[in-house]
Amino acid sequence: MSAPRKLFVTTALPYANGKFHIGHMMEYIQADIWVRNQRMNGADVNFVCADDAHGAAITIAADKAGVTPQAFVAEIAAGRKPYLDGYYISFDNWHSTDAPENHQLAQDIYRDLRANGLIETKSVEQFYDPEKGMFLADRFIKGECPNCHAKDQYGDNCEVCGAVYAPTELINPYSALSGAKPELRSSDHFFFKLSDPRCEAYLKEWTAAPGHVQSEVQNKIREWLYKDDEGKGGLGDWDISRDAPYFGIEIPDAPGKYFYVWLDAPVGYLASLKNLLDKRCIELGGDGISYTEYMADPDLEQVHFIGKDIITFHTLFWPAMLHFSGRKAPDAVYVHGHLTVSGEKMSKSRGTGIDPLRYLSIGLDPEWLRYYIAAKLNGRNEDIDFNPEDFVARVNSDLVGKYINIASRAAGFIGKRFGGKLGEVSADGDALLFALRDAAPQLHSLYDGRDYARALREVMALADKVNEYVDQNKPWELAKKEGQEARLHDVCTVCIEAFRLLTLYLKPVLPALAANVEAFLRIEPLAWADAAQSLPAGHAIGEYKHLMQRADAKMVDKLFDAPEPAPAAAAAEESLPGGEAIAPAITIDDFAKIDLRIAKIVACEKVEGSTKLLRLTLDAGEGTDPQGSPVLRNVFSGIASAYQPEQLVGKLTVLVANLAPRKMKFGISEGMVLAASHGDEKAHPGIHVLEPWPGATPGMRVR
Ligand SMILES: Nc1ncnc2c1ncn2[C@@H]1O[C@H](COP(=O)(O)OP(=O)(O)OP(=O)(O)O)[C@@H](O)[C@H]1O
Ligand SMILES: [Zn+2]
Repeated sequence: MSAPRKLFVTTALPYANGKFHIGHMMEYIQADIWVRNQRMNGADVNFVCADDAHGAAITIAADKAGVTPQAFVAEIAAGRKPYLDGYYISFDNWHSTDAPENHQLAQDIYRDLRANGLIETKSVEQFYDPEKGMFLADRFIKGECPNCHAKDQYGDNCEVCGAVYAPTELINPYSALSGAKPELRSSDHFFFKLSDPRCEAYLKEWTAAPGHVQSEVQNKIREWLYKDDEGKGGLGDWDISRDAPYFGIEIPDAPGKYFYVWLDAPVGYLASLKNLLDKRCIELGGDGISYTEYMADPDLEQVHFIGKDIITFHTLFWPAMLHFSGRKAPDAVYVHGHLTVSGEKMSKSRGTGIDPLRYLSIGLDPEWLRYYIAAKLNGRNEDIDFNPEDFVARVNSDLVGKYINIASRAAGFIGKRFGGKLGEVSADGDALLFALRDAAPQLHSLYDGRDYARALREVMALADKVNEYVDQNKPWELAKKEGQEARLHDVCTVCIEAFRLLTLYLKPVLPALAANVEAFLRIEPLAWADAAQSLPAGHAIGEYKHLMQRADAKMVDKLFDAPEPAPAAAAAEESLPGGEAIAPAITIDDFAKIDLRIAKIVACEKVEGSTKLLRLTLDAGEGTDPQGSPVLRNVFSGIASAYQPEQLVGKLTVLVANLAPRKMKFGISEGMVLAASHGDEKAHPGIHVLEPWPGATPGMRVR
């Protein structure tokens, strides 16, 4: 077995715009198994992650929710723990890319790149939303695909034909935020000069070095990195800046310019590590190791687990950023494919996929999922599928049928007949145990190579051998025969020792179960070195309690009967008008109860302390008060994300005039103005206030 290693391990930072789905759990489970395997071999591991907090998408989501981006991200972050604890993910630290360490590190890295001549400014023409007063990220520009002419495609690629283009190539582009026609404006952007020959040479070397990336990933990288026969292609410079307003990290010496979120996101790995080491230094006083010292250790290996969608950032931009700023580059970037559910791609907006917390609340065992996922992961960049029937069959046949069964068949006799003590093992049992022990180095290295599928196949093959031994020796028959006491003790001892070894081999995948087995066997936490010894004769084990339930298909079914939205409604969502079903029928009399009036917006202002609301002052033609001033209404409306106050002043709109006044935090709202929006605001942003055709005047009733 290899010497203990010193490892800094990360998973990709999840974007803090939503909760975890089961795909995230797959990545954490993959990395966690790897880390546990190393720890069981004596490795010194720091395993960290963080929320990826910055960028336009979070700003917009926060805006919609009516909170600051910081508050939005904090709420998402506060919800992470039940997932991580629930699936036994053994992170040492969870941090945020908006933390001070990350601001500092990102700015330092930038300064070092600049000093190394790798930062350049170029003027860039980009779409600007004149209504929102901001430059638009590609995903906030929509229009007709220049290739296949599909409507409503995003600014970077077409979901219909797959074409990739610049947003400026879209036909009839519009802002997805306000619907406005975007204008091309130019602005200075900062670029990381990846086209510099130094970068090209370094990345060719880094990506080709053994162990850095998987071979199938290397092939992908070649497409981006190498020029074609005509000298075209190759790496272009990378635009790393965004103009204010932007939720991110300020670029040093460039007021109003921020790092593009993908510049500071991977720096978050370092920030989370630094935060962890700093905290330890405080706890340990003088005995802690500083971040700088830790990173300077030539034996340290830096390992990133990521999904296939973020390869470029991690195998090109990130190593180059680190290397050319005089820092340590990653030693390995391990890419996994995506998890699908019953063959379907998961999507937050469509509500497919499995909610990991729901899985737990139904009472499904998190270690079933760990095992099932592990049994499908082979270390290559390939997608894997969660199939409910397969899941139940796999868990029941392997874990319960093959593995747990071994203990349940032997433990009772040890307890009842031999005072809980193990006995001597004879030659045939020894031979079996020898074969089991012999597998340890290979299993450790299969886990190290992330071929968990193969590791678990090997473990189950060993379990099969043990079960054959049990079936040949039939302890339940031995127990009934006169004079077979010693043989019964021997056979049951072999079973318990085999079970101990199998538990050790499954421990990276099943840590909680292993802890229960350790308590049952009354042994210290199992590590790889424990494969070499066996429990001595006379060792007393504890009482056997049921270790694992069988998976029940009916329980698993519950994962899929989503109460809201109903499955049929979810599937039909695409065809629903404006994203929601028409409400139940009402009579004309019901409608007549609602008094809608034309109102003029005479004043409009932002509401301090709210990013969501605008304060409207409306004239609904209600005459004058005794002092002779017009009767006006104060209405708060949640349209601040869509309009600047000055756009609304002087316009006519429709007011619900007989709505009971409502006391709000900022004052009393005396009515409501009408506006249109899609049922799924996340997927279809935009709020559109109603405006009557010319000729309508304040006070007119709408019917
Ligand atoms: N279905 C999936 N299976 C496995 N890993 C996934 C899946 N979806 C995302 N990931 C991985 O999760 C990590 C964090 O990604 P992120 O939080 O951006 O998730 P996302 O679902 O892709 O988010 P978004 O849809 O908002 O872009 C990445 O490594 C990504 O590859
Ligand atoms: Zn297209």
